[in-house]
Amino acid sequence: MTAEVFYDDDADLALIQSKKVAVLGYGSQGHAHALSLRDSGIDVVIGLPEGSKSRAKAQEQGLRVLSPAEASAEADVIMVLAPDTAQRSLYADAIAPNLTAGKALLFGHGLNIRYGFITPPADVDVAMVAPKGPGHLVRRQYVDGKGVPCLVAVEQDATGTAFPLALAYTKAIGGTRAGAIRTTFKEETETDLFGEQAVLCGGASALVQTGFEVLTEAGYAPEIAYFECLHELKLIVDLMYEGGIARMRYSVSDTAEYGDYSRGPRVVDSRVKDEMRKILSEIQSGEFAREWIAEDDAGRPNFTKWRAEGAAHPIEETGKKLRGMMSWVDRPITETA
Ligand SMILES: NC(=O)C1=CN([C@@H]2O[C@H](COP(=O)(O)OP(=O)(O)OC[C@H]3O[C@@H](n4cnc5c(N)ncnc54)[C@H](OP(=O)(O)O)[C@@H]3O)[C@@H](O)[C@H]2O)C=CC1
Ligand SMILES: CC[C@](O)(C(C)=O)C(=O)O
Ligand SMILES: [Mg+2]
Ligand SMILES: [Mg+2]
Repeated sequence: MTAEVFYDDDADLALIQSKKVAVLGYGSQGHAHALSLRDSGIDVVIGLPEGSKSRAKAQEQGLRVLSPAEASAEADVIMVLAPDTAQRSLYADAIAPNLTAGKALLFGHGLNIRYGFITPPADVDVAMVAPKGPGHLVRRQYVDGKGVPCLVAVEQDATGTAFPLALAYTKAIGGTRAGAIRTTFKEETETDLFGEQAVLCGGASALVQTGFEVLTEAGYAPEIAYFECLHELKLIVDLMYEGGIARMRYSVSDTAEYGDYSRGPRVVDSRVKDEMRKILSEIQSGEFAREWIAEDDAGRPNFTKWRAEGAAHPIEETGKKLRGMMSWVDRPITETA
């Protein structure tokens, strides 16, 4: 089935400009949505708990900050951009008591709706605007006059205008400059989790670290291993981004292209593909979501250990030293792009 893709001319900004929007959370996605909504002429208020360290950042950016409950009470449109693991209790404590008929409840990712951790009442719109990129780049692209593609979905259309409203929101954060694809909460949630686990984050990090380990354990210089397995990956992926795998293969040497065809499938072989299928089935059954919520409820013991191990991997120390010599590479991640 061909996807329906919407661009700027398909979206009516006035639909969201006439609403008050509460953005709950001011992290990677929250700051990007809030600042770009404001710059698109929308009345936006931020909802953050007392004591949240994000409060100062939002206020420094000139945004009005209230508690999540106060912001939800004021708003017509409530965008939930707190961590996925915090959304259940945020919804129960702050949003639900203020979710009156006709309001719109929006998400940046479908996990809590897809797996039933949140069940909104039937008289509100429930929709999603999910950028297909990290929040800091969502903001940077908006500021640069570009945009990150977004997935847009409607779970519940109480007003009959949920989709055009979500599309207007997407336009306000730059998404329809690049393309907004209509989907469902189920499809977004399952493909997003699969992508980040098997390819974009899990797969790519493991590939880079393992390549670095093989070269350094064989006695090659860590600096050379870093450039080969991490730094140059961006340059190769840039070519894929611009013109697909075919353009990358056009630009590399025939020697590299032959190595690609003959060796790549030995690295990502049928065992890896079977494991990817297993990962997908854990996502589809809800096993992954239940595991992650339980890990968070238990205080994140594995997450904390794995984060520390990742930060201590030798590739990080080598990279820090080398990036220090390339002022144009270590572009800081900021709230202003
Ligand atoms: N990161 C990304 O680029 C992407 C994220 N998404 C989705 O966007 C959503 C937000 O993720 P992300 O931006 O990564 O989150 P972050 O972890 O970057 O930021 C979370 C923000 O929520 C605040 N927060 C924490 N608890 C609460 C609460 N109870 N009520 C209100 N605010 C709270 C945090 O404040 P404090 O400073 O106090 O911690 C912080 O400002 C998730 O659904 C995620 O799946 C979708 C696409 C990409
Ligand atoms: C790839 C990770 C992501 O899904 C994203 C930036 O799109 C996320 O959840 O952060
Ligand atoms: Mg994603
Ligand atoms: Mg994700």
